[in-house]
Parts: sequence; C-alpha cells; structure tokens
Amino acid sequence: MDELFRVPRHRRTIAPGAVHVPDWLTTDEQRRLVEACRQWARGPAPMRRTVLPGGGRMSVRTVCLGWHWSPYRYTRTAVDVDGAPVPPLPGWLADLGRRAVADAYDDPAAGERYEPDTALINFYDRDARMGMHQDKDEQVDAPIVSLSIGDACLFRFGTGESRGRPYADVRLESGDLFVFGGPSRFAFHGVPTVFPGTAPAGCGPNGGRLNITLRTTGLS
Ligand SMILES: O=C(O)CCC(=O)C(=O)O
Ligand SMILES: [Fe+2]
Repeated sequence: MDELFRVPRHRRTIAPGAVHVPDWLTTDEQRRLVEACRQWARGPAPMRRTVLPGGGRMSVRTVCLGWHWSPYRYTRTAVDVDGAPVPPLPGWLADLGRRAVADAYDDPAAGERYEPDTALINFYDRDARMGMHQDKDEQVDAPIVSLSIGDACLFRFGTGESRGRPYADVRLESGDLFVFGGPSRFAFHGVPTVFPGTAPAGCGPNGGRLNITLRTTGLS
C-alpha cells in the first residue's frame, strides 16, 4: 500500500501480559528468517501438515526446532514425520526471543530471564487457518513470543476461560511481534483468516504467511 495512506500502528497491550508491537522486525531480519525457515522446512524432520487425533490434517504446515510438537506433547524426534532428531533451536533465535520479551514488556530483566528451548514455525497458505486453542503442552508459564512475516492475518486473542467471546481481533502484519505471558499465557487464540497478497515487497515467503512462535517447554 502507498506509504502515504498507511494508518500508523502503535504498540498495544491487548490484555494484561499480551502485547502487540507492530513492525518490530526489520526487512532484513524478516528476509533472513524466511531463508532460515526454508532450510528447516526441507528437513530432516521436515515441514508437514500435522495429523490430528480425529484423523484430520491441520491446514497449517509446521516445522519444529528444539522440541517436536505433535498432538499433544513434545518429543526429541519427529515421531509423526520421519523419526529424525529435531534440529536444535539456534542461539541467535533464542537471543531474538530475549530481545522480543524485553521490548514487549519494556523490561530488560524479563528479557534476560527468558530461555526458550523450542520454536514452532507455521506456514499459512491463503486457505490455511488455525482454530481457537491454548498453548498448554508446555510445563512452565514463560511467555510465548510470536513473529509474523509475509501476508497479514487476523489474530484472535481471547481469555483463558473459553474459546468464544470476549476476544480481541488484531491484524498481524509482516514484521509484527506479539508476546503473551503472565495472566494471558493460557489465553485461547487462533488465526481465522489470512489476507492474501498483503505481504510487503521484498520480505515475504513469496505468498502466504510465516509465523514463528518461541516457547519454553520446561522439559529436559
Ligand atoms: O500463527 C499464529 O499467529 C499463531 C500460531 C499459534 O497459535 C501456534 O502455533 O500455537
Ligand atoms: Fe498457539
């Protein structure tokens, strides 16, 4: 969109402990993340559409680092893909997570304390979505750091009580950071819609939306 007509977006606390920071990643950082995700997607433990217990497949494609997530647990190997050990979470990505927490909460000490051990990388094509859910397979309540690259989406953020209302609808655009921890750590959230063709030039995954969530499993 023409820069002139872009509505300025400001950081916003959506709920206690849930903070949206627009345009947090530079274009260069986004490009580098997309390139890294491309490599991880190829495998070992490659990107796949996770099979759910009912037999259906998620529309989102996911690849994991550190620990492998499949419904509803974390394992060291890609038990539902190729059985390969999951690649480690690189130190630079954990560092990025620490900077994200420090910035979102304006709290350098909270950033230093943050030790994510896992990344789930989700790829959404134009038809993909993610239903309302809680991230609750982790054993500890450290914040979730979420980075968005490529096409914008509608991110729905509710409460810890139910997957229904009340919820806030937030548009996440390329480069945005969303952190949820503290009282919002176990809030229901989901992605009802991706907006095709909204990625800014030069940083997207060439159509679609990439989302990286950093987590602390509390497992060893
Ligand atoms: O794509 C997103 O923004 C959210 C992803 C998510 O909720 C998850 O991976 O658990
Ligand atoms: Fe989630």
